[in-house]
Formats: sequence, structure tokens, C-alpha cells
Amino acid sequence: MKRARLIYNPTSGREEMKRRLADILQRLDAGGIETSVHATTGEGDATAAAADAVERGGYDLVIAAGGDGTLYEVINGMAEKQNRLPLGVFPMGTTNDFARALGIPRQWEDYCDLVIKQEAKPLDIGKANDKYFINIAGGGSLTELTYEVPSKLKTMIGQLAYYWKGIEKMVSLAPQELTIRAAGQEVLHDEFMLFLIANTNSVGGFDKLAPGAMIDDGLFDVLAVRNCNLAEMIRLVTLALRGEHLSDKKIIHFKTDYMEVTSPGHVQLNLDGELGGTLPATFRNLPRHLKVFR
Ligand SMILES: Nc1ncnc2c1ncn2[C@@H]1O[C@H](COP(=O)(O)OP(=O)(O)OP(=O)(O)O)[C@@H](O)[C@H]1O
Repeated sequence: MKRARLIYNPTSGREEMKRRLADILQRLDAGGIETSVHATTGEGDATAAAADAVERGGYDLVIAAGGDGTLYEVINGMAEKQNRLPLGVFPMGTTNDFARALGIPRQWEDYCDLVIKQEAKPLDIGKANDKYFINIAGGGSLTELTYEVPSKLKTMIGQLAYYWKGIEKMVSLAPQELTIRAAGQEVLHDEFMLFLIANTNSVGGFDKLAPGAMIDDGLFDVLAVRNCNLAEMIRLVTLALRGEHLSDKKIIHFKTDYMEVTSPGHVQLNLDGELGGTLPATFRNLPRHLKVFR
């Protein structure tokens, strides 16, 4: 028998985990995985629970069930540790960018079977100052919308809530002065609408935003949007939906494993959809740092 610690957010997405929990535990058990459960109680709790599971010992794997926010917290609890247990991820959130990027099955039965097979593959983790991210880091006013969507609204109307807020937000977009120093690149100093550091190709529900981003190549895909007006921004979003934005003159795109961003202004950082402090920041790719069942 293997032993798993399942950390789940009972409020994620449409609260699906509450309905599925007993079935998931039963299927894992039948497949030889005895699972103990921690339901998170609020912000930061999944980080503490994941750190505790690793430190306490006695577990062979950790499973996170929830949205990208829960996964972000679990990874932050484990990434610093020596003994990084392999991780399972049940996508139960609103956007589930990460699960989509990894091709994790939507059906809980299929994913249970994958965890039971115990095939975990290594993937890169991003480190932004002292925090970790798995999917994306970014800054600029458009990236702030992920934490402006209230959770009630997310539960009710899912992904539509983001688009609705996104349109509202675009009207008030302001550029920010940034200096970007990346390994292997010339220094950039300009006004930017936003910058994104993608570890996977699936970001904010867009699956063509960084089409070449690979999760285990030791590199980030960096995208920065130069100062532009609302009409140009809408044009870029339309292009991005089709994956045709990378060659646009307003867009800077390159790959790197290390980058520093500074600004004279106040620029908040967004890490996997969560607030991640403010600039200045250094971003490091930790190659194949964590193993995930997929
Ligand atoms: N019991 C709880 N009550 C309220 N909030 C919680 C609870 N447990 C965890 N949280 C917080 O909920 C936040 C959002 O969770 P999560 O990302 O899993 O779901 P989501 O927002 O529905 O999904 P997505 O991120 O895909 O939109 C987490 O960052 C966490 O801090």
C-alpha cells in the first residue's frame, strides 16, 4: 500500500470536490493508495498542509485538488524541501490552466487510474524572488484581474467571470515603465502594458499564448506587450486567441532561464493567478524540480 496526503479546497470551482471526494478515495484505495485528507480552510492553508506532509514523513505522494490557486499554494509548501514527494493534481477550479497545459484528464476516474500507475514525470518550476510558480508569472494592470474576480462570481459563472472583468479592466489599462534584463538578451527599457513569464503553453484560458513553451526544457517563454491603445490591445487579444500574436511589432517574445524586472512605479506581481508581491523581481527557472503524475 502507498500512502497519499490529499489536500483539497472545498470552495474551488463549482465545489465539485465535495461531491467527488468519497468516490476518489475509494478508487485510489482499490488501486493500492491509502489516502488521508486535508480540507483547506483559507488562504495559505494548502501551503502549510503540503509543507507539513513532507516534513512529517510517512507519505509517498501528495495530491492537490482544486484550482490553480490551490496548486500554487501546494507547490509553495513543497518546492523548498529536500524530499519533494511526487504530486498528483485533480483539476477542480474555474480555469485549470495548469492541468490543461499538462494534459491532465478532466475525468476524475481517469486521473485516479493515472495516479495509481505511479508514473510521475519531472517538470520545471519558476522561482520569483522567494515564491514559486508552476504556470505563469506576470506584471502589469491586466494581470491584476485574476484576483479581482470574487470567488462567488467564479463559482456561479466560471470562466465567463474572467472575460467580463477583463473587458472592464482593459478600458482602464495604463502602461508601466519597466527595465527587463534577461540572460542572453539585450536590456529592454520601455513602457509596457504587461509582461508574462510562461512555463507552460496554457495561460488564463488561452492555450495559444506561448505555443512553444515546454514544461521540462529549463526555459521560460517571455512575452511583453509594448505601450498601446485600447483598439490595439483588442487587436492583440484577437490575434492571441488564434496564436498569431508573437510576430506582432507590439510584442516582444524570447526564451530564457533567468530574468530581472525593475520599475520606478508600483507594479504588482501575479504568480499563477495569485498576488505575488511587487517589483523588483528576479525570475529563475528550476529545471525538472518537481515530479507530477501525468
Ligand atoms: N475553505 C476555504 N474557504 C475560502 N477560501 C479558501 C478555502 N480554502 C482555500 N481557499 C482559497 O481559495 C483560493 C482559490 O482557490 P482555487 O484556485 O483552488 O479555486 P478557484 O479560484 O475556484 O479556481 P481557479 O484558480 O482555477 O480559478 C486559494 O488561493 C485559497 O487561498
